[in-house]
Amino acid sequence: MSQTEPLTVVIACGGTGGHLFPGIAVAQELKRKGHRPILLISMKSVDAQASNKYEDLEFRPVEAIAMPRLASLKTFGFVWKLVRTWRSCRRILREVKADVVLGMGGFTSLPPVRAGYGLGLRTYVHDSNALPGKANRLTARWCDAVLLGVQEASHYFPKSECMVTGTPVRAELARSVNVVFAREAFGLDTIRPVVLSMGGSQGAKQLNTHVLEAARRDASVQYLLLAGTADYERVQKMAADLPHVKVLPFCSDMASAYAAADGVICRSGASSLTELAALGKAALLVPYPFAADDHQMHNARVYAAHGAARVNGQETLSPEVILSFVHEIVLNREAREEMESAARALSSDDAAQKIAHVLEHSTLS
Ligand SMILES: CC(=O)N[C@H]1[C@@H](OP(=O)(O)OP(=O)(O)OC[C@H]2O[C@@H](n3ccc(=O)[nH]c3=O)[C@H](O)[C@@H]2O)O[C@H](CO)[C@@H](O)[C@@H]1O
Repeated sequence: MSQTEPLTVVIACGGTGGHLFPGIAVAQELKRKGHRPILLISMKSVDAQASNKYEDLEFRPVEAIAMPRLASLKTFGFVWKLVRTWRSCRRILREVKADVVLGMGGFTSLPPVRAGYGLGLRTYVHDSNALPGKANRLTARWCDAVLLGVQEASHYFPKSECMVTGTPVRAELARSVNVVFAREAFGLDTIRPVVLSMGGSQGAKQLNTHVLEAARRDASVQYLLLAGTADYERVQKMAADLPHVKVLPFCSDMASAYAAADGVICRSGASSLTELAALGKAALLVPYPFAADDHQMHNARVYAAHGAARVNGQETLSPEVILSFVHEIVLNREAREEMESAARALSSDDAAQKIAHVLEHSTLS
Protein backbone atom coordinates (compact mmCIF):
# COMPACT_ATOMS: atom_id res chain seq x y z
CA MET A 1 0.00 0.00 0.00
CA SER A 2 1.34 3.45 -0.90
CA GLN A 3 2.12 5.69 2.07
CA THR A 4 -0.29 8.39 0.95
CA GLU A 5 -3.22 6.15 0.04
CA PRO A 6 -6.13 6.65 2.49
CA LEU A 7 -6.47 3.80 4.97
CA THR A 8 -9.57 2.44 6.66
CA VAL A 9 -8.56 1.93 10.27
CA VAL A 10 -10.84 0.16 12.75
CA ILE A 11 -10.14 1.24 16.33
CA ALA A 12 -11.57 -0.89 19.15
CA CYS A 13 -11.97 1.40 22.16
CA GLY A 14 -15.18 0.59 24.00
CA GLY A 15 -16.12 0.02 27.60
CA THR A 16 -14.48 2.84 29.52
CA GLY A 17 -13.29 6.43 29.05
CA GLY A 18 -9.72 5.20 29.53
CA HIS A 19 -9.95 3.31 26.21
CA LEU A 20 -12.46 5.49 24.41
CA PHE A 21 -10.78 8.90 24.68
CA PRO A 22 -7.31 7.85 23.48
CA GLY A 23 -9.09 6.00 20.64
CA ILE A 24 -10.94 9.19 19.73
CA ALA A 25 -7.65 11.12 19.79
CA VAL A 26 -6.08 8.67 17.30
CA ALA A 27 -9.22 8.83 15.11
CA GLN A 28 -9.10 12.64 15.08
CA GLU A 29 -5.48 12.55 13.90
CA LEU A 30 -6.18 9.89 11.23
CA LYS A 31 -9.13 11.89 9.94
CA ARG A 32 -7.01 15.04 9.82
CA LYS A 33 -4.59 13.08 7.60
CA GLY A 34 -7.34 11.98 5.21
CA HIS A 35 -7.88 8.41 6.44
CA ARG A 36 -11.17 6.78 7.44
CA PRO A 37 -11.19 5.80 11.13
CA ILE A 38 -14.09 3.69 12.44
CA LEU A 39 -14.45 3.40 16.21
CA LEU A 40 -15.88 0.22 17.73
CA ILE A 41 -17.49 1.17 21.04
CA SER A 42 -19.63 -0.74 23.52
CA MET A 43 -23.37 -0.35 24.03
CA LYS A 44 -22.77 0.98 27.58
CA SER A 45 -24.26 4.40 28.35
CA VAL A 46 -20.82 5.80 29.26
CA ASP A 47 -19.70 5.21 25.65
CA ALA A 48 -22.87 6.68 24.17
CA GLN A 49 -22.64 9.73 26.43
CA ALA A 50 -18.97 10.36 25.71
CA SER A 51 -19.11 9.74 21.95
CA ASN A 52 -22.24 11.88 21.36
CA LYS A 53 -20.39 15.10 20.77
CA TYR A 54 -18.04 13.71 18.09
CA GLU A 55 -20.51 13.96 15.23
CA ASP A 56 -17.75 13.96 12.62
CA LEU A 57 -16.48 10.53 13.69
CA GLU A 58 -17.91 7.14 12.72
CA PHE A 59 -18.88 4.87 15.64
CA ARG A 60 -20.11 1.25 15.52
CA PRO A 61 -21.41 -0.46 18.66
CA VAL A 62 -20.22 -4.00 19.48
CA GLU A 63 -20.70 -6.09 22.61
CA ALA A 64 -18.56 -5.04 25.63
CA ILE A 65 -16.53 -7.88 27.10
CA ALA A 66 -15.09 -8.11 30.61
CA MET A 67 -13.36 -11.18 31.99
CA PRO A 68 -15.02 -12.62 35.14
CA ARG A 69 -12.68 -12.30 38.15
CA LEU A 70 -12.99 -15.95 39.21
CA ALA A 71 -13.32 -19.11 37.13
CA SER A 72 -17.05 -19.85 37.25
CA LEU A 73 -20.00 -20.57 35.02
CA LYS A 74 -19.58 -16.98 33.85
CA THR A 75 -16.34 -18.07 32.13
CA PHE A 76 -18.42 -20.02 29.55
CA GLY A 77 -20.50 -16.92 28.90
CA PHE A 78 -17.31 -14.89 28.52
CA VAL A 79 -15.81 -17.29 25.96
CA TRP A 80 -19.12 -17.46 24.08
CA LYS A 81 -19.27 -13.65 23.96
CA LEU A 82 -15.69 -13.51 22.64
CA VAL A 83 -16.60 -15.88 19.81
CA ARG A 84 -19.86 -14.08 19.00
CA THR A 85 -18.12 -10.66 19.00
CA TRP A 86 -15.22 -12.02 16.94
CA ARG A 87 -17.78 -13.07 14.28
CA SER A 88 -19.51 -9.69 14.24
CA CYS A 89 -16.14 -7.88 14.13
CA ARG A 90 -15.05 -10.03 11.19
CA ARG A 91 -18.27 -9.04 9.40
CA ILE A 92 -17.61 -5.34 10.09
CA LEU A 93 -13.96 -5.54 8.99
CA ARG A 94 -15.02 -7.13 5.69
CA GLU A 95 -17.90 -4.71 5.17
CA VAL A 96 -15.79 -1.56 5.67
CA LYS A 97 -12.80 -3.06 3.83
CA ALA A 98 -10.49 -2.40 6.77
CA ASP A 99 -6.75 -2.10 6.18
CA VAL A 100 -5.57 -1.87 9.79
CA VAL A 101 -7.01 -2.76 13.23
CA LEU A 102 -5.95 -1.00 16.42
CA GLY A 103 -7.13 -2.19 19.86
CA MET A 104 -6.94 0.39 22.66
CA GLY A 105 -6.95 -2.26 25.38
CA GLY A 106 -9.21 -4.51 27.43
CA PHE A 107 -10.96 -7.70 26.33
CA THR A 108 -13.08 -5.57 24.01
CA SER A 109 -9.97 -5.28 21.80
CA LEU A 110 -9.33 -8.99 21.50
CA PRO A 111 -12.09 -10.07 19.05
CA PRO A 112 -11.50 -7.31 16.46
CA VAL A 113 -7.71 -7.73 16.59
CA ARG A 114 -8.01 -11.52 16.31
CA ALA A 115 -10.50 -11.12 13.43
CA GLY A 116 -8.15 -8.67 11.68
CA TYR A 117 -5.24 -11.06 12.12
CA GLY A 118 -7.34 -13.89 10.63
CA LEU A 119 -8.12 -11.70 7.61
CA GLY A 120 -4.43 -10.92 7.10
CA LEU A 121 -4.71 -7.24 8.09
CA ARG A 122 -2.09 -5.27 9.98
CA THR A 123 -2.99 -5.31 13.67
CA TYR A 124 -1.81 -3.33 16.72
CA VAL A 125 -2.70 -2.97 20.35
CA HIS A 126 -2.05 0.07 22.55
CA ASP A 127 -1.55 -0.22 26.31
CA SER A 128 -1.61 3.00 28.30
CA ASN A 129 -0.85 1.55 31.74
CA ALA A 130 2.50 1.02 33.47
CA LEU A 131 1.39 -2.55 34.20
CA PRO A 132 -0.25 -3.95 31.04
CA GLY A 133 -3.52 -5.83 31.39
CA LYS A 134 -4.05 -9.56 30.79
CA ALA A 135 -6.19 -8.86 27.74
CA ASN A 136 -3.42 -6.92 26.01
CA ARG A 137 -0.77 -9.48 26.88
CA LEU A 138 -2.97 -12.10 25.22
CA THR A 139 -4.00 -9.92 22.27
CA ALA A 140 -0.35 -8.98 21.60
CA ARG A 141 0.36 -12.43 20.11
CA TRP A 142 -1.82 -11.53 17.08
CA CYS A 143 -0.30 -8.07 16.61
CA ASP A 144 2.39 -6.65 14.36
CA ALA A 145 3.49 -4.45 17.28
CA VAL A 146 2.48 -3.34 20.76
CA LEU A 147 2.24 0.44 21.28
CA LEU A 148 2.88 1.65 24.80
CA GLY A 149 1.92 4.67 26.85
CA VAL A 150 4.98 4.49 29.12
CA GLN A 151 8.39 2.84 28.90
CA GLU A 152 7.79 0.96 32.20
CA ALA A 153 5.28 -1.33 30.43
CA SER A 154 7.85 -2.62 27.95
CA HIS A 155 9.16 -5.20 30.49
CA TYR A 156 6.01 -7.23 29.90
CA PHE A 157 6.39 -7.77 26.15
CA PRO A 158 9.26 -9.00 23.98
CA LYS A 159 11.44 -5.92 23.25
CA SER A 160 11.25 -6.41 19.49
CA GLU A 161 7.44 -5.98 19.53
CA CYS A 162 7.22 -2.71 21.49
CA MET A 163 7.12 0.91 20.45
CA VAL A 164 6.69 3.62 23.09
CA THR A 165 4.31 6.19 21.59
CA GLY A 166 2.78 7.73 24.72
CA THR A 167 -0.98 7.86 25.28
CA PRO A 168 -2.89 10.31 23.10
CA VAL A 169 -5.02 13.09 24.50
CA ARG A 170 -8.19 14.28 22.74
CA ALA A 171 -7.50 17.25 20.42
CA GLU A 172 -9.89 19.59 22.25
CA LEU A 173 -7.83 19.35 25.45
CA ALA A 174 -4.97 21.12 23.68
CA ARG A 175 -7.27 24.16 23.19
CA SER A 176 -6.25 26.89 25.61
CA VAL A 177 -9.13 28.07 27.77
CA ASN A 178 -9.10 31.27 29.79
CA VAL A 179 -9.28 30.49 33.51
CA VAL A 180 -11.88 33.21 34.19
CA PHE A 181 -14.18 32.00 31.40
CA ALA A 182 -13.72 28.42 32.55
CA ARG A 183 -14.67 29.21 36.15
CA GLU A 184 -17.66 31.28 35.04
CA ALA A 185 -18.86 28.41 32.84
CA PHE A 186 -19.10 26.17 35.93
CA GLY A 187 -20.67 28.87 38.12
CA LEU A 188 -17.49 29.17 40.21
CA ASP A 189 -16.06 32.31 41.77
CA THR A 190 -13.40 33.60 39.36
CA ILE A 191 -10.86 34.57 42.04
CA ARG A 192 -10.82 31.80 44.65
CA PRO A 193 -8.57 28.77 43.79
CA VAL A 194 -10.28 25.65 42.50
CA VAL A 195 -9.67 21.94 43.06
CA LEU A 196 -11.05 19.60 40.41
CA SER A 197 -12.06 16.23 41.82
CA MET A 198 -12.95 13.26 39.61
CA GLY A 199 -13.08 9.53 39.95
CA GLY A 200 -12.22 8.44 36.41
CA SER A 201 -14.86 8.18 33.74
CA GLN A 202 -17.24 6.35 36.10
CA GLY A 203 -16.95 8.32 39.34
CA ALA A 204 -15.90 7.15 42.82
CA LYS A 205 -18.13 7.16 45.88
CA GLN A 206 -15.54 7.21 48.70
CA LEU A 207 -13.44 9.85 47.01
CA ASN A 208 -16.56 12.04 46.62
CA THR A 209 -17.44 11.63 50.32
CA HIS A 210 -13.96 12.59 51.54
CA VAL A 211 -13.81 15.62 49.24
CA LEU A 212 -17.21 16.81 50.50
CA GLU A 213 -16.08 16.42 54.10
CA ALA A 214 -12.86 18.36 53.40
CA ALA A 215 -14.93 21.11 51.76
CA ARG A 216 -17.22 21.26 54.79
CA ARG A 217 -14.27 21.71 57.19
CA ASP A 218 -12.30 24.25 55.19
CA ALA A 219 -13.50 26.68 52.55
CA SER A 220 -10.15 28.07 51.40
CA VAL A 221 -10.65 26.59 47.94
CA GLN A 222 -13.66 25.85 45.76
CA TYR A 223 -14.31 22.36 44.41
CA LEU A 224 -15.51 21.25 41.01
CA LEU A 225 -16.66 17.74 41.78
CA LEU A 226 -17.32 15.35 38.87
CA ALA A 227 -19.27 12.83 40.88
CA GLY A 228 -20.06 10.21 38.23
CA THR A 229 -23.62 9.57 37.07
CA ALA A 230 -24.32 6.83 39.64
CA ASP A 231 -23.35 8.94 42.67
CA TYR A 232 -24.57 12.31 41.42
CA GLU A 233 -27.86 12.60 43.31
CA ARG A 234 -26.32 11.65 46.67
CA VAL A 235 -23.40 14.06 46.25
CA GLN A 236 -25.63 16.85 44.99
CA LYS A 237 -27.81 16.55 48.13
CA MET A 238 -24.78 16.48 50.44
CA ALA A 239 -23.35 19.59 48.79
CA ALA A 240 -26.63 21.55 48.93
CA ASP A 241 -25.36 23.79 51.77
CA LEU A 242 -21.81 24.14 50.39
CA PRO A 243 -21.86 27.08 47.93
CA HIS A 244 -18.15 26.62 47.18
CA VAL A 245 -18.75 23.08 45.78
CA LYS A 246 -20.12 22.62 42.24
CA VAL A 247 -21.23 19.11 41.41
CA LEU A 248 -21.68 17.57 37.95
CA PRO A 249 -22.57 13.97 37.05
CA PHE A 250 -20.18 13.95 34.08
CA CYS A 251 -18.27 16.72 32.35
CA SER A 252 -18.16 16.86 28.56
CA ASP A 253 -15.87 19.89 28.54
CA MET A 254 -12.73 18.67 30.28
CA ALA A 255 -10.63 21.43 28.67
CA SER A 256 -12.56 24.00 30.74
CA ALA A 257 -12.60 21.79 33.85
CA TYR A 258 -8.79 21.53 33.82
CA ALA A 259 -8.39 25.22 32.94
CA ALA A 260 -10.52 26.20 35.95
CA ALA A 261 -8.38 24.09 38.32
CA ASP A 262 -5.28 24.88 40.38
CA GLY A 263 -5.01 21.27 41.50
CA VAL A 264 -6.66 17.92 40.80
CA ILE A 265 -7.71 15.00 43.00
CA CYS A 266 -8.35 11.88 40.94
CA ARG A 267 -7.86 8.17 40.32
CA SER A 268 -4.75 7.10 38.44
CA GLY A 269 -6.29 5.74 35.27
CA ALA A 270 -3.89 6.21 32.38
CA SER A 271 -5.94 8.81 30.50
CA SER A 272 -6.41 11.01 33.55
CA LEU A 273 -2.65 10.87 34.18
CA THR A 274 -1.79 11.65 30.57
CA GLU A 275 -4.09 14.67 30.69
CA LEU A 276 -2.48 15.90 33.95
CA ALA A 277 0.91 15.72 32.24
CA ALA A 278 -0.29 17.35 29.01
CA LEU A 279 -1.85 20.25 30.92
CA GLY A 280 0.78 20.43 33.67
CA LYS A 281 -1.54 19.99 36.67
CA ALA A 282 -0.52 19.26 40.27
CA ALA A 283 -2.41 16.26 41.61
CA LEU A 284 -3.29 14.06 44.53
CA LEU A 285 -3.74 10.56 43.12
CA VAL A 286 -5.96 8.00 44.84
CA PRO A 287 -5.52 4.75 42.86
CA TYR A 288 -8.69 2.70 42.44
CA PRO A 289 -7.88 -0.23 44.76
CA PHE A 290 -9.87 -2.83 42.81
CA ALA A 291 -8.34 -2.14 39.39
CA ALA A 292 -7.00 -5.34 37.80
CA ASP A 293 -3.61 -6.34 39.31
CA ASP A 294 -3.60 -3.01 41.17
CA HIS A 295 -2.39 -1.39 37.93
CA GLN A 296 -3.54 2.09 39.02
CA MET A 297 -1.00 1.98 41.87
CA HIS A 298 1.73 1.16 39.32
CA ASN A 299 0.61 4.11 37.17
CA ALA A 300 0.56 6.44 40.18
CA ARG A 301 4.05 5.39 41.33
CA VAL A 302 5.54 6.45 38.01
CA TYR A 303 4.13 9.97 38.56
CA ALA A 304 5.12 10.08 42.23
CA ALA A 305 8.67 8.94 41.42
CA HIS A 306 9.04 11.99 39.14
CA GLY A 307 7.60 14.41 41.71
CA ALA A 308 4.61 14.93 39.39
CA ALA A 309 1.95 13.99 41.96
CA ARG A 310 1.24 12.91 45.52
CA VAL A 311 -0.18 9.41 45.96
CA ASN A 312 -2.45 8.22 48.75
CA GLY A 313 -4.11 4.79 48.97
CA GLN A 314 -7.91 4.79 49.26
CA GLU A 315 -7.81 2.98 52.63
CA THR A 316 -5.93 5.84 54.29
CA LEU A 317 -7.60 8.68 52.41
CA SER A 318 -9.24 11.20 54.72
CA PRO A 319 -10.37 14.84 54.66
CA GLU A 320 -7.07 15.68 56.43
CA VAL A 321 -5.03 14.16 53.57
CA ILE A 322 -7.05 16.22 51.09
CA LEU A 323 -6.63 19.40 53.11
CA SER A 324 -2.89 18.94 53.44
CA PHE A 325 -2.69 18.58 49.62
CA VAL A 326 -4.75 21.77 49.34
CA HIS A 327 -2.58 23.77 51.76
CA GLU A 328 0.87 22.32 51.02
CA ILE A 329 0.56 22.14 47.23
CA VAL A 330 -2.47 23.91 45.74
CA LEU A 331 -2.19 27.05 47.86
CA ASN A 332 1.61 27.00 48.01
CA ARG A 333 2.68 28.58 44.76
CA GLU A 334 6.27 27.35 44.75
CA ALA A 335 5.40 23.71 45.56
CA ARG A 336 2.53 23.75 43.07
CA GLU A 337 4.64 25.11 40.22
CA GLU A 338 7.35 22.56 40.94
CA MET A 339 4.80 19.72 40.71
CA GLU A 340 3.22 21.23 37.59
CA SER A 341 6.53 21.33 35.75
CA ALA A 342 7.37 17.76 36.86
CA ALA A 343 4.00 16.69 35.42
CA ARG A 344 4.61 18.56 32.17
CA ALA A 345 7.95 16.79 31.81
CA LEU A 346 6.08 13.46 31.59
CA SER A 347 3.88 14.61 28.74
CA SER A 348 4.09 13.09 25.26
CA ASP A 349 2.32 15.72 23.14
CA ASP A 350 2.74 13.91 19.88
CA ALA A 351 1.37 10.47 20.88
CA ALA A 352 -1.56 10.61 18.43
CA GLN A 353 0.77 11.59 15.59
CA LYS A 354 3.21 8.80 16.50
CA ILE A 355 0.44 6.19 16.56
CA ALA A 356 -0.99 7.44 13.26
CA HIS A 357 2.51 7.23 11.77
CA VAL A 358 2.87 3.59 12.89
CA LEU A 359 -0.56 2.76 11.45
CA GLU A 360 0.50 4.27 8.12
CA HIS A 361 4.09 3.07 7.89
CA SER A 362 4.43 0.15 10.37
CA THR A 363 7.32 1.95 12.04
CA LEU A 364 7.85 4.87 14.43
CA SER A 365 10.48 6.65 12.36
C1 LIG B 1 -11.27 1.48 37.15
C2 LIG B 1 -10.34 1.11 36.05
O1 LIG B 1 -9.88 -0.03 35.94
N1 LIG B 1 -10.03 2.12 35.20
C3 LIG B 1 -9.18 1.91 34.06
C4 LIG B 1 -9.81 2.52 32.81
O2 LIG B 1 -9.89 3.93 32.96
P1 LIG B 1 -11.05 4.94 33.34
O3 LIG B 1 -11.99 5.08 32.23
O4 LIG B 1 -11.61 4.63 34.68
O5 LIG B 1 -10.15 6.21 33.63
P2 LIG B 1 -9.04 7.06 32.92
O6 LIG B 1 -8.47 7.88 33.97
O7 LIG B 1 -8.07 6.32 32.10
O8 LIG B 1 -9.91 8.00 31.93
C5 LIG B 1 -10.91 8.82 32.40
C6 LIG B 1 -11.27 9.73 31.28
O9 LIG B 1 -12.56 10.23 31.50
C7 LIG B 1 -12.55 11.64 31.32
N2 LIG B 1 -13.66 12.21 32.10
C8 LIG B 1 -13.76 11.94 33.43
C9 LIG B 1 -14.82 12.47 34.15
C10 LIG B 1 -15.76 13.29 33.48
O10 LIG B 1 -16.72 13.81 34.05
N3 LIG B 1 -15.58 13.55 32.15
C11 LIG B 1 -14.57 13.02 31.43
O11 LIG B 1 -14.46 13.27 30.22
C12 LIG B 1 -11.17 12.09 31.77
O12 LIG B 1 -10.85 13.34 31.23
C13 LIG B 1 -10.32 10.95 31.19
O13 LIG B 1 -10.04 11.17 29.83
O14 LIG B 1 -8.94 2.30 31.69
C14 LIG B 1 -7.66 2.89 31.81
C15 LIG B 1 -6.87 2.57 30.54
O15 LIG B 1 -6.62 1.18 30.46
C16 LIG B 1 -6.94 2.37 33.06
O16 LIG B 1 -5.71 3.05 33.22
C17 LIG B 1 -7.84 2.60 34.27
O17 LIG B 1 -7.21 2.11 35.43
